[in-house]
Amino acid sequence: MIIGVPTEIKNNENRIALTPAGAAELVKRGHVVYIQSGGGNGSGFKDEDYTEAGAKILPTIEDVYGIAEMIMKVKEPIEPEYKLIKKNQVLFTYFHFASSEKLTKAMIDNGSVCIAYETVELDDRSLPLLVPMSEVAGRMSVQEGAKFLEKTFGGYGVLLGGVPGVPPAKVLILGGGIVGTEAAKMAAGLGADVTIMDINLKRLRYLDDIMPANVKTSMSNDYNIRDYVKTYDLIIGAVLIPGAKAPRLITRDMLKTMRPGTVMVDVAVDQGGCFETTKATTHADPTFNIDDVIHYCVANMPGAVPRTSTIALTNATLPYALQIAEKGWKQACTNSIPLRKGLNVVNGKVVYQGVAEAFGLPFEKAETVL
Ligand SMILES: NC(=O)C1=CN([C@@H]2O[C@H](COP(=O)(O)OP(=O)(O)OC[C@H]3O[C@@H](n4cnc5c(N)ncnc54)[C@H](O)[C@@H]3O)[C@@H](O)[C@H]2O)C=CC1
Ligand SMILES: CC(=O)C(=O)O
Ligand SMILES: [Mg+2]
Repeated sequence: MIIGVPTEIKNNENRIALTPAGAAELVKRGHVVYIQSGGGNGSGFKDEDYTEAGAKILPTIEDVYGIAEMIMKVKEPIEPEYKLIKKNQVLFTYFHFASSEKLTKAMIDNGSVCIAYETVELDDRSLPLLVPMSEVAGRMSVQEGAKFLEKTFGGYGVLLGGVPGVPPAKVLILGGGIVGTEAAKMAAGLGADVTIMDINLKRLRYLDDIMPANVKTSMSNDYNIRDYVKTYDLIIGAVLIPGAKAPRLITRDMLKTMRPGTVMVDVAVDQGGCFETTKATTHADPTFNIDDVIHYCVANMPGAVPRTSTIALTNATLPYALQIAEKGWKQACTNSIPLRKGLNVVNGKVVYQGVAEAFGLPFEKAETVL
């Protein structure tokens, strides 16, 4: 198969979809890999690293989209890329369709085959291609939150761990999945007083077993959230209903009950966000302020640590890319249930229920397009 890897053009997105090691593996199996010149620079990979691995370099994004049967990307295509995508071209990347009707309609109109990293799902319901970036974003959410709690950034002016004689800051984490767990580990390691909320009692039991003593668990419901937000310094949104729009757990009226300088990091922003006041921001201008509550809502947090993230992402995506390259998307998705669950929009049809529901579009089972 001919695989194309363009340079990411989203704001401050320095990841690339494939490391030289990943390219080498695809080439070794007989595939042709084209990398857009300079695409790896942000992650510390030079064009020569790719050519030494057997990949070929193309000068422009148009060249890459023009030649590839499968495009491997990191972030969803953004508007300048829409016109470059061809009918039947396989796009293997994060899409987060439920948060963008415009993107969904554009991919319906162009007849491409959209396999979304974030909905590839194993039998145990885990999301193997979301996990590595959730690990990164979860860990980052605490370092970003800690920074914006500093007074010069508009925060309340508390140190997460406190010091002897001064109590630590309080960190509330909504959702105890991958992002929430990694955030809790980081915040707890810094000495904060941490609470994780989830609706899954079995998950809360597990977290209670493995977490250190400065992490408590609590049931997620409107009553508890309303009560807790009044006294917490850092609130991290980390919920997910796979493929669907995130539930709005913190409503606008709750902001007035918070302390001025409270920081809220909505990691779930890529699925529309779990705070009513969330609007996607970029690394160039990551925060905004409503009712003296600082909102950090960057939809591509791992893009800020591209070296770590690019390697972590390729580690997870490569086995699936190899299946698609070797068998073609139809056979690969016929053979593999996890990969079939990644199908979201195929040849003009929405084949993922959460996406169809988000925009009231007709839904067809993925099996009908295989
Ligand atoms: N902004 C960014 O750069 C990034 C964002 N993400 C996003 O972070 C979000 C979380 O991802 P993961 O941790 O991997 O998901 P996950 O599936 O591992 O965990 C989600 C958790 O949310 C819980 N949950 C669902 N509804 C809830 C509610 N009403 N209250 C409390 N908990 C609830 C679930 O029970 C589950 O434990 C996703 O939207 C994901 O796309 C992930 C990576 C990067
Ligand atoms: C998961 C995601 O949206 C990201 O890594 O940017
Ligand atoms: Mg207030």
